[in-house]
Amino acid sequence: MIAFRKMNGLGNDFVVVDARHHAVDISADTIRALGDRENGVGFDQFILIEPAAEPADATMRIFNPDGGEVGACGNAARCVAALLLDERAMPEVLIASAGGPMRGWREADGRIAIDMGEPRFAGPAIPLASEAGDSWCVRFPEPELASYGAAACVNVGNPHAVFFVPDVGVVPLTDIGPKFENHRFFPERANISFVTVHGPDRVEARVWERGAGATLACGTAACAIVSVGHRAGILGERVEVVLPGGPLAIALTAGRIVMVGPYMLDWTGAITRDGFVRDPLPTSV
Ligand SMILES: N[C@@H](CCC[C@H](N)C(=O)O)C(=O)O
Repeated sequence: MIAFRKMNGLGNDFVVVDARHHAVDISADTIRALGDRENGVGFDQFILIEPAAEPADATMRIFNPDGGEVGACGNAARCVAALLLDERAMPEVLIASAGGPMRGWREADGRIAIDMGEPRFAGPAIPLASEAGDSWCVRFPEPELASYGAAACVNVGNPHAVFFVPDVGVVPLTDIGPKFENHRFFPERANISFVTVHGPDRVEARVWERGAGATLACGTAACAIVSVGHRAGILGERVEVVLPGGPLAIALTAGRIVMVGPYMLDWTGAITRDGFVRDPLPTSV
């Protein structure tokens, strides 16, 4: 039995397993089965909290429901930071991840802030294929894709492409999202955001997540949107990114991205040999 917490950040939902005291070896097949929303637990990402080398308090590993391990997840970082902050009387925590270290703390209103580090715009860092050109703004040759304009690309621990569109509500996300995600210009695939700007400090976005599909919110996408929007001169340094699941506050401070938003514990359970069970009693974080 492997105990887990079911958590979410703005509806972007996770199975979170604390593997700091007992190593957890889980296969991609098991993650895919557990991620199935019909027959498994259902989640947007599977999160493993593992021990970390000093000075980090823990390592966060992130798996998409397609079984692939990836570098960053903003919404899950807030959930993990909340768990770590709650278990010790410390003002902040440092979480190691494949995408880079993240510092987390609690704001006065209870939301969690995460310093997500610096955005990377160089082609090899995103990464972009060489045939995409040498700019962080990429145009696609296929007429259907070209109609969305240039993608502003960035890596914020994971790869993102952002399209600024007049009305995000009419974008056929489930049709066009996978075509961009799997485009040959993105050798590691990419998370795809469509954004409508309502002002320099407010945007509305919908995200097609790599390996997960359309989600209610994506923390790293919000960071990516503000990073590219600010670089392009469209957005300021403090922006509210409104996602289908709710708003995230993103600030750029001295070149670093700070994301502030909520987190929630939904229920607890355990992974069993045959699937999973829910804990009968409610618990708190
Ligand atoms: N939900 C996330 C991002 C999760 C990883 C992403 N799908 C990827 O493949 O990079 C977030 O809140 O940032």
